[in-house]
Amino acid sequence: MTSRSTKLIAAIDTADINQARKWVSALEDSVDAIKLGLEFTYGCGLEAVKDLSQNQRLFLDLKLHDIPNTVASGLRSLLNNLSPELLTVHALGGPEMIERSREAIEQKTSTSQTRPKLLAVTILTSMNQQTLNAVGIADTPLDQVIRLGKMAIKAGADGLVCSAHEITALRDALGENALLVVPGIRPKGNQADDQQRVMTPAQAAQAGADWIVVGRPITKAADPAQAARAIKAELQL
Ligand SMILES: O=C(O)c1cc(=O)[nH]c(=O)n1[C@@H]1O[C@H](COP(=O)(O)O)[C@@H](O)[C@H]1O
Repeated sequence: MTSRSTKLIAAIDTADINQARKWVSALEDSVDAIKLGLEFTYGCGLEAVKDLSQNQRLFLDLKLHDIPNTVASGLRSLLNNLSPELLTVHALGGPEMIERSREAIEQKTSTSQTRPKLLAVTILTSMNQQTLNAVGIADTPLDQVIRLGKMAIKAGADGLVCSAHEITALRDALGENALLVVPGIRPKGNQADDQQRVMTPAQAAQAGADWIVVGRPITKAADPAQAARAIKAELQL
């Protein structure tokens, strides 16, 4: 059991601005932050990201993955207009891509601003041993997450996106300071959908997640705010 308090991020995965507004306003008091990702950003644009996150802590999840120069330039363009609290690049881009991302973020953050935290996505929670094998990786998801996690933190990432299954081993390898942001969360009774490495909110909190990310179990619920409150209650157990 850890004394860390685990916070809840709602993934606002829709390309419909009106639907997104409804969810964000319904969830205002029951989640700690919102995540806007590919679907919302491509569907509604960066101005809508800015607009929707005005009164919310923002995790902007665009999972950048390209050559170091392109990712660093992309981040500089992005941060001209937005100041998310958390943002993502893929760890598989390698150490130089992560170093250059960190430099770009630091360059773009003025002294009065809080610097956005750079998260490296390790192995997607939709992947299991079979999918890893299919992309030519023979290691277990756990070993691969630990390898990528150590590399990413050394290269300048503030934290990682991982599944709850890897939290304990990552804490042993990296200590308490690495920020661990954990999707693949399913409260009991919810279907896994396309997620493979799944745990409940309580299990992720007990393992030591800093943040959990929950999408469909909240947004597809009959009462999203109630579903979010139930998850928050589970985090306190
Ligand atoms: O970076 C992420 O947030 C992410 C990484 C990962 O490995 N797995 C993962 O599911 N996510 C995101 O977390 C959210 C999970 O949504 P649900 O499966 O609906 O709870 C989605 O917005 C995914 O894009």
